[in-house]
Amino acid sequence: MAPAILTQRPRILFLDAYDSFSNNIVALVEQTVNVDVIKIFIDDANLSKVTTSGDHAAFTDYLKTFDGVIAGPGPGWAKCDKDVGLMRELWELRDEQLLPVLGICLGFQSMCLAFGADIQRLEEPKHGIVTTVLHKCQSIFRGVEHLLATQYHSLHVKLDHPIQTKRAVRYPAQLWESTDSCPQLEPLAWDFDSERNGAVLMGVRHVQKPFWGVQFHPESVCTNEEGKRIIQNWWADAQSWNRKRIFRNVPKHNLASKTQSSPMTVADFRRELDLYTAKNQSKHSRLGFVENVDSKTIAPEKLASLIARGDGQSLPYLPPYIVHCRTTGSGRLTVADVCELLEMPRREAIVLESGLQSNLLPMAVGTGRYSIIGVVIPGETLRLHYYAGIQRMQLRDGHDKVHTEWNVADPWPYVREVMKSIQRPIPPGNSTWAPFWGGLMGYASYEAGLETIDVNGHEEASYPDICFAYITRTVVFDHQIKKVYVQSIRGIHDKGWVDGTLEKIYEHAGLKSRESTPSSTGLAQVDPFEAHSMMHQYIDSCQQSTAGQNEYCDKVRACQDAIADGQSYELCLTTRNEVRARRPAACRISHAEDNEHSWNLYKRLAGQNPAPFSAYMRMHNVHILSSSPERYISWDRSQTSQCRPIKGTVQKKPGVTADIAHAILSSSKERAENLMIVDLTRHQLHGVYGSENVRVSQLMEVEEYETLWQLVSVVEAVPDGIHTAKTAEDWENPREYASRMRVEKSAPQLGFEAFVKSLPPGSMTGAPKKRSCEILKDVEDGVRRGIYSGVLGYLDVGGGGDFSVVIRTAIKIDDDQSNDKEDVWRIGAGGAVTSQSTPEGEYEEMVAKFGSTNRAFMPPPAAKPKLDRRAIEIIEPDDPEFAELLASMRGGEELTLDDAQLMLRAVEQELRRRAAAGEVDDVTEVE
Ligand SMILES: C=C(O[C@@H]1C=C(C(=O)O)C=C[C@H]1O)C(=O)O
Ligand SMILES: NC(=O)CC[C@H](N)C(=O)O
Repeated sequence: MAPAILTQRPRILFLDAYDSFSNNIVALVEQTVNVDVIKIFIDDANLSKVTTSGDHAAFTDYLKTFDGVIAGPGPGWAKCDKDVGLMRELWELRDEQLLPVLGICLGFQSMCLAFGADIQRLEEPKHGIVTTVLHKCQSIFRGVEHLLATQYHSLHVKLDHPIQTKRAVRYPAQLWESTDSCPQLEPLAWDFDSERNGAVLMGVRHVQKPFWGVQFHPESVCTNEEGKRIIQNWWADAQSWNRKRIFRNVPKHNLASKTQSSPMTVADFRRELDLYTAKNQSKHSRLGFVENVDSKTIAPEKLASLIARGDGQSLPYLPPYIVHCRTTGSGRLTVADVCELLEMPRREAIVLESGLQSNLLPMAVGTGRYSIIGVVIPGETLRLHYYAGIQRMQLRDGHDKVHTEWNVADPWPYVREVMKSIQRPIPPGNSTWAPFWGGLMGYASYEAGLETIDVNGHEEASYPDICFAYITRTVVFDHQIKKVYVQSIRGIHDKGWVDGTLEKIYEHAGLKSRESTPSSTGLAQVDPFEAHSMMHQYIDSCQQSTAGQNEYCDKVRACQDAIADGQSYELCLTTRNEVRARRPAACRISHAEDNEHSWNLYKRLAGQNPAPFSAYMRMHNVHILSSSPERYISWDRSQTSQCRPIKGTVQKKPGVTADIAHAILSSSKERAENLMIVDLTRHQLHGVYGSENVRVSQLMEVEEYETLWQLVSVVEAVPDGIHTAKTAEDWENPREYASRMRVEKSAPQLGFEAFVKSLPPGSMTGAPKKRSCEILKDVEDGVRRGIYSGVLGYLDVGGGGDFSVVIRTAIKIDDDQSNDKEDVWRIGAGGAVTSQSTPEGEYEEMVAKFGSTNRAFMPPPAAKPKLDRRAIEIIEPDDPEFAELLASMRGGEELTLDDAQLMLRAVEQELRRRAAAGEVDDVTEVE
């Protein structure tokens, strides 16, 4: 507990222009100087009110409660009132109202504009680029040494300085002289990094007023330590100005609702601010209701109770008990084996799978250790749906029938309340370290995410935008120690199921271990005998359609135009590709067949493109086959969070060696792309975990996947006082925080808050997030991204959670199928566009990402096809060419794809002939 503070700490107001780095600045300031920072948006409804005489009285009154202001960065132009909002008022304060201001980037540009400068486009925008800043060693730069600072700007300040107009000065000291057009602005720093941009102004101070500003971003993770010194200097100068001022007639610190005797902590202010924001957002009330709710509206608590305790009729009574769990070795059993053993493929199912190497070991430490099978119990498993746009929420019973539906402005308070009511802070009676005991499993779409940042107006979708199932029975694989947990949160009452399932798994594992060669998934090597199957014909019928190159390149250019105009720093452009296939007759008549077919497609995908966040989900009208490499966010039961944003992609192709891939991914283009998302992710975690508790534990490391190399960073957030993971292994290792004490003491639901507040995933939007999403909506012609670009995973009753970013994923929606003879699989793909991108390069990258998923819809690659020995034995080929091939195959030699196909056709014919002649019962007998 912090000791009581007798006097209140100084307060700094942060004006947030809807940037995605704001909380990093707040964190930097709170870490560097002894102040509390209070953040408001530049268009705060109450403070933006203007009196009849044109005064911003509410704002100027509010300012009196502060000791300084930071005008932050943001998208757009200082010339545009909407982009800077209240910032503009700062520069017009009367002398007696003045207070010290630091402008950063947009805030700096706004200040310079107010005092005579012009704002213009840079020739070459700089986003996520680290440059050396030349400075005067004076004012806020005093004592600053070699300053390396991250730039995020497309626009810059023109003072009409000789170095800007003539690209030269007469003598060095002239660099620091004011110009005729801006006599009050004294240059403090310049950047000469780019030949094309010439000298770019990086810092100024106002010669009379307490205003300072910098163009670069002192808070970026890649700005060196000197960034801190600038903040210290500014605050020292601000305080000394405050001390000298003679006016200042209004007592400050009257904002808080707390009594003076209890000091306010940072957390208090955050809460205060949250309440304040909630009050001001008329549409989003605390409970999330819209004004015209329908009569069936229910409170979050009521929903939570229905889910946990049922209704005595169609909803079962299922309060979570202590987790009941038994374990056994997994041996060579695969996740697919267990799913099939539990007869899941023909029904609804949710499986989160860590792709494995061929030796069945995890592909990656830190992300690939566990796989989770959520058992959907027919007739019983409850589901929660939310439809964005129409903002409708539904509780569905085990038969997928709507039990209750109601309108909400914000679905997340409901999910939060449900998790609260089913939460079991008490660890299981018999030890299970599995990261998931039971709880909600499912997804949230991109559009559901957009609503959390007030980007609205989506067309209604035929599938739920949020879909969670309440999972009470699970099988969890720990691939590292080859162990399976069979768990039920229905406690000892469910002993029968746990015992029975364990028994089945145990027996099957025994069987499997007596079989031969291990293989990481059921179909890692595609069985050529698919040739006879429904699958073969299906794959043969697949027709791929991707965005046209010209059209896509035009969209890349549109993104780059928006970036050049200062509206965004980076935009993750995506497009919707499709695979159409003839729907097998069996799937038309039987849902079970159709489900199983999706499952088989998933096995192909998981086998061909193993990924740490593979997932199969078959719920309601949704079929999801995912091979995502990217973690959105996970948090353990002590609420330590981890995000693993990916940005930077190199396709594997002939001539691109690992060295070349590393070289490309070390280029400034790829690193800039990644850096922006790292800073964005830090911002989001800072907003929930507070200033002291976020760190980047891995900055831009290259990870190798089946078809691509990716640049991956890791950002972690830790609640106060919890020990942190130090290595990747550490992250997924069972630690002492599963103990009763630890769990009960930890901050409740911090991870969940970070999960909701970081939607939609920043790596799918770009930065600044809100403006970028608005631009992307336009550029992507308002087409819904849907589940692609959303997140998929679980919320655990023990308090943890883990979600992937839904990419490299094929999605089929039953009701969307144009006719019942055709399946339409949508495979979204895209990539981050920056000012350094080339349209053709971006197109190639999109196609490569699409290709990694599309492999599941393509005939098997030419790699070493093998024939089932039984098949070879029943064939007596009379075709000499075939005989020769067969002989060569028996000798163990490799076959080309053409050879193999030729052979397979011959085998197929032979089998047909035999079936027709009654020599075998049925073609499938030998499959
Ligand atoms: C947009 C996609 O991927 C995203 C974009 C990436 C990039 O720009 O390098 C990398 C991973 C994802 O965050 C996709 O796979 O469709
Ligand atoms: N980071 C910022 O504040 C950017 C400011 C402005 N939109 C620019 O691009 O120059």
